[in-house]
Amino acid sequence: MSIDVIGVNKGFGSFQAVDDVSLHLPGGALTALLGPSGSGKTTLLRIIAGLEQPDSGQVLFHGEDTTGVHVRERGVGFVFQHYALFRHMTVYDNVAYGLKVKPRRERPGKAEIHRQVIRLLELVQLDWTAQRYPSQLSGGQRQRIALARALAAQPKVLLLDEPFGALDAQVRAELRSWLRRLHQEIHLTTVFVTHDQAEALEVADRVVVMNRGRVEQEGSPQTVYDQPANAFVCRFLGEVNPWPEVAGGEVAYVRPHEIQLSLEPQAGGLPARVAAVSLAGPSLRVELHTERAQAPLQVQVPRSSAIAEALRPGVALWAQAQHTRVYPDPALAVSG
Ligand SMILES: Nc1ncnc2c1ncn2[C@@H]1O[C@H](COP(=O)(O)OP(=O)(O)OP(=O)(O)O)[C@@H](O)[C@H]1O
Repeated sequence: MSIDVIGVNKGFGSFQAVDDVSLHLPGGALTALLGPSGSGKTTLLRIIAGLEQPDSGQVLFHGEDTTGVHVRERGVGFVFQHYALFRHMTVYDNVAYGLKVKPRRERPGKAEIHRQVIRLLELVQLDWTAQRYPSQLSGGQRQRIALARALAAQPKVLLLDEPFGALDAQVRAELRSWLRRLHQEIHLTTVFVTHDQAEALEVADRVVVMNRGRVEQEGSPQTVYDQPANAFVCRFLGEVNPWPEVAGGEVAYVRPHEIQLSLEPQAGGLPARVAAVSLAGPSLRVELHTERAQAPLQVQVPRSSAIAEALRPGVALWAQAQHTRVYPDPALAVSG
């Protein structure tokens, strides 16, 4: 089911939390709403869900206006960051709850409920936890059960608000690839709120980058990462170095892996000195001091590269940007 957001506005007092947002979310896609804290992601998600009314604008599900359609009738499933499972119910009963609360005429019989609960638990790969209580599960397992419970009601749209936000880095990483695989299996239209760019890029088919209530850019993960539309998106999607060689009124950025180092002078290279070297998995992170850049340059060099051996604090070298992205300086931009 596709979702269209058309000219949606939402203010809280004089604060504009969502500012004239229009979006087309294709049916069956997994879309990430990505942005810093306070950029309006959750408010937009709640408007799509029907938990919040926009001041103006419309939300269409499959081309039909949902204004006035109650949350319960919209067919949305939710998972929140702290989605409390019922603590006094087993995992099995938690998932079955999603089926038992359906109106009587839609409610499946007992045998069918059993079949569906088992199927859902298999889908989230936790069928072996059926008789446990939530307190006997890890945080990541609880979120997968929360997802199974949301799916039990057979929603047409799944809305996830920072579902892995409270988990540690390794569990988050596992759940990301798990969610990706799950989505490939069920192809349910899914909207996923996150402030973690790596998470959005890895999990989503489409990324919507938000800032101050507005959409800065939307597109495939590759598009927003490789072709950021503006300085905000460029800085938000991964680490960048401001690069000093630009005209007034413009800013240029270079990603740490897009800087080439050489012990010989290079045309267009910045003379620099190594300040620090540290290990980052298969790469070295090199901090360089240059006269022309204000902040130290952060450079990422594969450990296998020829120059890696020579990189020690104090070594003089040349840094060359292989790819700069140049934008109008946002500090000079006229807002509005
Ligand atoms: N019910 C409310 N009353 C007043 N202000 C609100 C309300 N809900 C949200 N806001 C404000 O609207 C802005 C956007 O909030 P929102 O939760 O949508 O942002 P977000 O991008 O999801 O941020 P976070 O990642 O921190 O949750 C924030 O400044 C927030 O304080």
